[in-house]
Amino acid sequence: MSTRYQVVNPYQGEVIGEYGYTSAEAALAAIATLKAGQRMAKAMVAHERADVLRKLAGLLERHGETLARLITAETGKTISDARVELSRAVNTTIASAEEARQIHGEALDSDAYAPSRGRIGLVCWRPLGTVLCITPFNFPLNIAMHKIGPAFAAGNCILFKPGPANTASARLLTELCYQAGIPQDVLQLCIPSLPDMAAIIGHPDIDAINFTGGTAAADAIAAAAGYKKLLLELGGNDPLILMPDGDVDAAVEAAINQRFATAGQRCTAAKRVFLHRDVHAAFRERLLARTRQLVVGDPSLEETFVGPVIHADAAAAVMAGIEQAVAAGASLLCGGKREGNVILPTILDQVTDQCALMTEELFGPVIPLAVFDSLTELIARINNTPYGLQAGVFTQDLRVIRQLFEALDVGSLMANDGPGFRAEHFPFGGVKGSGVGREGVKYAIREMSIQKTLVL
Ligand SMILES: NC(=O)c1ccc[n+]([C@@H]2O[C@H](COP(=O)([O-])OP(=O)(O)OC[C@H]3O[C@@H](n4cnc5c(N)ncnc54)[C@H](O)[C@@H]3O)[C@@H](O)[C@H]2O)c1
Ligand SMILES: O=CCS(=O)(=O)O
Repeated sequence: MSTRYQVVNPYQGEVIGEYGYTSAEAALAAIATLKAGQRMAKAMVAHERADVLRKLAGLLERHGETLARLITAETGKTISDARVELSRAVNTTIASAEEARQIHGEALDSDAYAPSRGRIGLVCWRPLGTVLCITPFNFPLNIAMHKIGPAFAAGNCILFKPGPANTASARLLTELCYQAGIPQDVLQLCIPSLPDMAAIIGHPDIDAINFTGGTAAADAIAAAAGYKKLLLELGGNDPLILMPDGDVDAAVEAAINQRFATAGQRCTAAKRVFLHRDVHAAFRERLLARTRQLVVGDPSLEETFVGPVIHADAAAAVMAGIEQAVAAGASLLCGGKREGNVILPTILDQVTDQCALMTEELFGPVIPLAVFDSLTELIARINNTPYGLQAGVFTQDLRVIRQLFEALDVGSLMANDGPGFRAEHFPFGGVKGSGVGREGVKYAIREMSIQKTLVL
């Protein structure tokens, strides 16, 4: 395997960077540095960690445009979507700063049960040690901060492993972390080649793995990790549901913003749209009209709404999903064409549940429409997927919301919004193949900590 790699702009196709993988020796040296740095990390008290994170938030704001343009160049995310990511990353970092001051446990009374012994149990949160934070291509800043921020807030050391495509933005983020006051002995960046990752994951001085990405990588990580703490944020096949009394225009806007924005490359994208038969035609016509208004193409232009997907293989996979659905009888209402790595926003109608793009995760700007008649039928069809991340339902009927909340295999249900809603401080994560554990700043802090009890 080559020791070097290139980063290619997904839209223009030119090489924007060439780098060397972090060698296995350098990765081991970074792990040793972090092991030694754990003493320094523990010595930083809560208000010091909070102040560093608050300063980092200010640096992210100050360098936001530079970081956004790096993200656009390396991932093809539109500049407007990249700026949204930066504002989200600032929120994540501010929330990490504030939660760093709130890591409190509880005091327990031993005499809650006989015999009386008069002891008090002080349950405290303490850092795990060194956390290997592995991040995906699609949100290189905000997902990195959802790991670095809470891990540092909890008092851990961090080995940060971004995707190779994100080398430039990851290097700048790491430098800003140092400028903010995170010591180099507490945060190290590494980008090894994949064959070297198993030894890093299994290293005894890596205490936990905080991973966001796809199932195949998660399987390999879990196999290499053994009995370590794993926090896995994986794929999604999230539904958007429109009931007969739902707001059609609001549902259309959610579908546009949560499936065509970021070229559909979000774990929480509205990857399946289930329409009650009574509102199918109205939704379809309004979605078509809005889709035809979208600007598609160069992600560096302010007006562009749909840019390219991350690379040619990803584009080919999306086109294969579209072609398979059409071959199975779906109607192609618009799109279905590829120009380089740009997939024209695509709407498919009457898509059968057996199509791959209804049961698996498709990472592209494709909206399959499916019609249902009853809640019982709907629930069974939505749960028929290996994933269970988020769902969104448009209805005014609280009984329907409650019934779906209890019946759907998801981590979160959004009422009158799409599945792509996310607040950085809310618990985030799924069930089944969508992962293990919860991010969302306060929850990630506790996932990357242990409870240590002092009995007095
Ligand atoms: N649940 C979430 O919060 C969330 C958020 C964003 C993306 N995702 C998921 O991530 C996927 C898209 O991102 P991607 O293409 O970057 O995912 P990916 O799994 O290909 O890569 C993710 C990260 O894991 C690394 N990696 C890959 N194979 C590995 C291995 N064997 N050992 C160790 N590390 C390995 C990659 O280098 C990268 O840094 C989609 O499935 C998407 O749903 C989930
Ligand atoms: O890919 C999913 C990340 S987020 O946009 O839902 O936070």
